[in-house]
Amino acid sequence: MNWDDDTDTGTGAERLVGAAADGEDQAVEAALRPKDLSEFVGQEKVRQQLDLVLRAARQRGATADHVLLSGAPGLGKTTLSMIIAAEMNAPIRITSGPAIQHAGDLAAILSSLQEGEILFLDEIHRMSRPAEEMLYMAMEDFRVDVIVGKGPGATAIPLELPPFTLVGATTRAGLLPPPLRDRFGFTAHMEFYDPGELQRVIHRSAGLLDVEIDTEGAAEIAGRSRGTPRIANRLLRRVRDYAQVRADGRVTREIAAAALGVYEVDGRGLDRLDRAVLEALLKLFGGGPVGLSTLAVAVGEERETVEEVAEPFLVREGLLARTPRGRVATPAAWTHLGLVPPQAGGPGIQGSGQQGLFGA
Ligand SMILES: Nc1ncnc2c1ncn2[C@@H]1O[C@H](COP(=O)(O)OP(=O)(O)OP(=O)(O)O)[C@@H](O)[C@H]1O
Repeated sequence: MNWDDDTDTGTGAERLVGAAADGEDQAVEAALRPKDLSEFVGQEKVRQQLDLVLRAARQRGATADHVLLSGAPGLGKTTLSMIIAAEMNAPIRITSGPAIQHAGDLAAILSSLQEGEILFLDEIHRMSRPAEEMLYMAMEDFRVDVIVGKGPGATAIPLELPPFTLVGATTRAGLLPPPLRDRFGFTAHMEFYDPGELQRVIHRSAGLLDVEIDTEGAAEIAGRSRGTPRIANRLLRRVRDYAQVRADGRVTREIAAAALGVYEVDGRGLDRLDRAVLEALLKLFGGGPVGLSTLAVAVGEERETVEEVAEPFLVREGLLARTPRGRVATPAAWTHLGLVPPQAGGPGIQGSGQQGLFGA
């Protein structure tokens, strides 16, 4: 599944409900990051499995196996890598696939690692091919061949590396070549969080930010956070501003709903763009099917913006379907916007696609 829904597009990165980190997130996230596994909310399976992997390595006095974390942006991959380092009492080096374009870049990093160090490689699927091939050997044999010179005179100088743990993170596990995937001893797939878990994230962050919030206030924010802790924390900060300026600083359900209403994030976490796409699909095209380009023109956005920024969440929420004949609204989309779907066999452009697919 493509989770890079809003990492590459300008519009996406600026959205209040975008999952990619913006400048403000980066500044405050460090303060909100859980420091150990017991503080890390949700992802029960991943936590249990990782706890076993790390305990066993500690008992053996060895470095932990390489770990691959896959999942959408903002679900806690960077946080988990830091927790792994803390649990192993090891230093951590953080880099990313796009930053390693030449094998030499990787060799420089690997050769300067300390024994037991955690190397966090974010967006590992975006590393260059030669670097990737160097990584295979480094992961398996803790050795790299550094090529010196060019052409027939080039020689490979073997370089021993200290044992280290690679923590790779990717939003696109399917894009990793099998030889790379197979070299990870443990692969964790991070799921979207349920509203109860997000509520716990929000209460925890509110405590750290010194924000007074009641259970219903946290539930209101959680319901609009698209299953993503990063978004939950960002919405909490906007609600805090509103509570401070327009009320007495306490966050209740009413305050949270009013604040997020100002920012056009609706009760299900859809923002202005998501709603514009749905509204066009329902009101102009009777629920579809309609082609992506036509839909994009109707909302005044680029095709890519509709496809990569708005649609992934609408599909995930079961509000929109991509079919060979075009985009189609589901019955839930009509309900969400408070509209009545056209009757079967009724007049107008409404009809066939939606009814054929969903029998509405
Ligand atoms: N399980 C969790 N419990 C509490 N807070 C969490 C949890 N997961 C993530 N967070 C919070 O969400 C924010 C984003 O998390 P993080 O940076 O680890 O996400 P990520 O998956 O690495 O994102 P990206 O793919 O964009 O790098 C952090 O501030 C972190 O504190």
